[in-house]
Amino acid sequence: MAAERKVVVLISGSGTNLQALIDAQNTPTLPNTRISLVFSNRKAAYGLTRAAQADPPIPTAYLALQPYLKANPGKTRADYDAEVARVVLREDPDLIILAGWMHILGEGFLELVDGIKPLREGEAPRKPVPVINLHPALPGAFDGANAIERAFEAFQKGEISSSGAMMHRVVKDVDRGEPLIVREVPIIKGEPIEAFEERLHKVEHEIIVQAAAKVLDEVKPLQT
Ligand SMILES: Nc1nc2c(c(=O)[nH]1)N[C@@H](CN(C=O)c1ccc(C(=O)N[C@@H](CCC(=O)O)C(=O)O)cc1)CN2
Ligand SMILES: NCC(=O)N[C@@H]1O[C@H](COP(=O)([O-])[O-])[C@@H](O)[C@H]1O
Repeated sequence: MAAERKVVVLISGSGTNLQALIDAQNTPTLPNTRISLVFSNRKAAYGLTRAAQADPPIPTAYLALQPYLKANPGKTRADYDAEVARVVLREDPDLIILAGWMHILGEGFLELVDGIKPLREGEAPRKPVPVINLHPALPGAFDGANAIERAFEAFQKGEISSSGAMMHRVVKDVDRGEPLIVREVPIIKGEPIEAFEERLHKVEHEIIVQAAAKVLDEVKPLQT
């Protein structure tokens, strides 16, 4: 029996991309794969409900930056990022997916997840855990937040003829990691942004599963 592949998903919102991953678990598109934790930095994120309502239910965790800093005077954003990494790494995941996770992760997170920094003194060296992110734009086009709205506005100004979505590896520089899957999504003259968004989200739900399968097959291929 092939070893199960474990995934941790980080969210901040509605979780429709998380839902696509939940639905794909142990299907031909994402075989022998289980989401072992959904982590949110927003208490009201509906994605937490999606995880709780999954069958079987998926454990969840919540930790937001500002409440963390208030509860831990003297701690920094880097300490918060390290705490997020510790909670995530406790799952011993094969893959970490940012699915609408709206917090820029600094070295505090990346050094632990990459295995550069030990979780505890004397720890044996750990292999890096791949981190991938869903971004609703084409490589190098609209890095950062609000990419959908910015792309739509650029189209209205005649600056672009289409946009798209991508899955990419996560590095320190936001949205600058190696693209894994890139899909162009046309914008139709005169359409409302909602119509464009609907087409784009459909593509997102496909590429997030495809990218998860691609990276999991790199790190923990299914034994034939
Ligand atoms: N080190 C990295 N961290 C993150 C990446 C990345 O590529 N490298 N991707 C982002 C996801 N993202 C775009 O795809 C993105 C999300 C949020 C922001 C942002 O400006 N966040 C602000 C807070 C905004 C808010 O709380 O609403 C911030 O973190 O201060 C930019 C890009 C996820 N992380
Ligand atoms: N820069 C990151 C970013 O903008 N991510 C975007 O957040 C949404 C999450 O939707 P969901 O919560 O329904 O999955 C998605 O559209 C995703 O591209």
